[in-house]
Amino acid sequence: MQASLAACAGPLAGPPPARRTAAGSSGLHATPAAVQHSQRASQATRAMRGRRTQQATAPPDDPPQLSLGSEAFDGEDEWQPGIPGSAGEASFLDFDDGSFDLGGEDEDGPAATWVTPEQEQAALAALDAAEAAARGDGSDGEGGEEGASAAGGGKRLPAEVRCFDTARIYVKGGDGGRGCVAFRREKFVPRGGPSGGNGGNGGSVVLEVDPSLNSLMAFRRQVHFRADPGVPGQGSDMHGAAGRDLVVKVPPGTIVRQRGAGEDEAPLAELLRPGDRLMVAAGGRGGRGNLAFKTARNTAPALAEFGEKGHEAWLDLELKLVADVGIIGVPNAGKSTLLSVVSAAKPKIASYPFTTLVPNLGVCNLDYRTTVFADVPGLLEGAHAGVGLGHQFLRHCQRCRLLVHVVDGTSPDPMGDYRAIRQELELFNPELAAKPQIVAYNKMDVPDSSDYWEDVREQLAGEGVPQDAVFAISAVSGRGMTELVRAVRALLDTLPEEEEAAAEAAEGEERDQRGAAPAPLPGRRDTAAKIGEFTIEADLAGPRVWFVQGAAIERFAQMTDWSYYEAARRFQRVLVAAGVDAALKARGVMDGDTVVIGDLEFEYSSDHSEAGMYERWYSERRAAGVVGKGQARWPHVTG
Ligand SMILES: Nc1nc2c(ncn2[C@@H]2O[C@H](COP(=O)(O)OP(=O)(O)OP(=O)(O)O)[C@@H](O)[C@H]2O)c(=O)[nH]1
Ligand SMILES: [Mg+2]
Repeated sequence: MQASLAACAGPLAGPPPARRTAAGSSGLHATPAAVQHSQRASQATRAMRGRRTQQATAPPDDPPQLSLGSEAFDGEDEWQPGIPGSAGEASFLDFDDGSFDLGGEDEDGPAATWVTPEQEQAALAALDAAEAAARGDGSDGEGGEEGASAAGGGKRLPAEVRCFDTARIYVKGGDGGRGCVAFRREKFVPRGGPSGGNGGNGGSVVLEVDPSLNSLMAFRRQVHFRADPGVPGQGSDMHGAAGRDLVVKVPPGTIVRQRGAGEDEAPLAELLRPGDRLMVAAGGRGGRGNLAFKTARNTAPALAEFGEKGHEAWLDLELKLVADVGIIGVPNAGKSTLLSVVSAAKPKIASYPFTTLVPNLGVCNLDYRTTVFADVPGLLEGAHAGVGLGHQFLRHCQRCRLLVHVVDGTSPDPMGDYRAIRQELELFNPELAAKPQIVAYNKMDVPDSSDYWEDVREQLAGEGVPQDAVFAISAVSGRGMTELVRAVRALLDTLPEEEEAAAEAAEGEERDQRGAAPAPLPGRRDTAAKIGEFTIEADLAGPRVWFVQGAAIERFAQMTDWSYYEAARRFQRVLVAAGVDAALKARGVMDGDTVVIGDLEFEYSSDHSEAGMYERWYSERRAAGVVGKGQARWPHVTG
């Protein structure tokens, strides 16, 4: 703080502009700096902004970040979804010593060659070390940026995957239109009175669930979303039109967080069902025109307001798919094939591991019931340490009510695979492992696997899997599929409806939106703020600077149009009425001190007489090269 303020010591220490003093009460007056938002103002303001780190005032040139893993994707080390064998040595499953290789060359043989336990331990230890190192780097640098996704594992993920389920976007509501100062001039209508209309409100940015989407990939192309500003008011009592809201479509299951908020912090909202909406950046209110300022005592007001600035925020979006059933299993087990058979989805199917990089959704219609299946990428032993694609994508199964565990019958050790996956589930999230599951022993059309079926069934029973939750299927031929889906449906029917919980959560959210205690949304306009609620901080070490902070007072300062003397005068009066002036005096403010309110900077003066205020305003307008509008209209200014 000291350092940042010291940076503006030079400009602030410059000679104060000429001022008149006269006996009277106190007041702040707007300097040209205030009107033009000079370098000085922005420096001091920025210094202040530095303190208020919680505010969503990130510079708009902030680079957008899309990430899933803990590491930034730098493009050099691009991941290749290579076919092991065909891609030579460059398989992503290879470790440096080449010990971990999922061979796929062998057409008829089993697809996986597992490493010895010692080799595996060594590989895992190396990965752990790499991960720890990566985390250490992250905390040295921009801790907030990295922290949210530090659990991403040591592997570099393909950009496709990383962009699929997290995104960072910038939203900004439209600014309000400015009000107009106009007077009715018409033949035979002497003193027609004020007729300047209000500016229109700015549009808001709204997130809305679109059920046809299933990824956040679109936010790779567009990161910034700005709603339309309000149209300025015009003469002849014409109010400006409001800006249109900008509706940003997100997939069901999107979680909205403040930028940099940790995964364990409560999100701003979860958008689950089609049509769910969340306003994330409110548009600014339109400024009032002079018609609105007409009173019995001042029938010809010559002032109008600027529109309020629209709110802006950076948001982190995270997607957790909403599906009834999650299909899990080792790579190449036939998960995508299963999805393609039970639903109309057409996922990519191929005989190499990690064909699926991004979860697929499919809707299954059987017996007039619909069930949504999600097919996620294959899991490997050690996924928690980043082996294969890691296990971060398992989050998409967290909202599933049931898991279908596909076991590859052609694997050399189906039971070993089964146990490894169970362990990975447990490591990822014990709640996920506790979800009801159905085991589908796949590829029964291959003689090899049908021979082992009885054996596997017994072993599964030994593991405590109930007999009626184990099915032998052949996804390719369709054998056993109907029974499987019926069993899934029957089991789902016995489970409590998760929608109830979701509905309750949504209700609570609505209550927040309406209720007295609004959720701390970055984009929401703080309409409850009172002008008398402010805090004052002082920095008197170098040039004397006072910072007055308060949502309402800052908004008021921003909306004051300094080109009208009446507006400047109104500002002074409000400061006095709100107690800002008295509070500053109590703290020992002196003439010539700088007072910062929001983005504006003022010079303090204890002269509060009408003449003094007008003189100062006029000389500053002249100094700024702007001829004051209506400066000849002040017969009451006696000087
Ligand atoms: N013979 C036989 N082959 C099958 C069966 N089901 C799937 N396959 C084959 O197994 C291979 C892998 O199938 P996928 O559905 O892509 O496997 P996956 O589990 O989605 O694999 P990843 O997406 O890589 O994790 C493909 O070549 C399929 O044709 C089956 O029931 N019988
Ligand atoms: Mg697949």
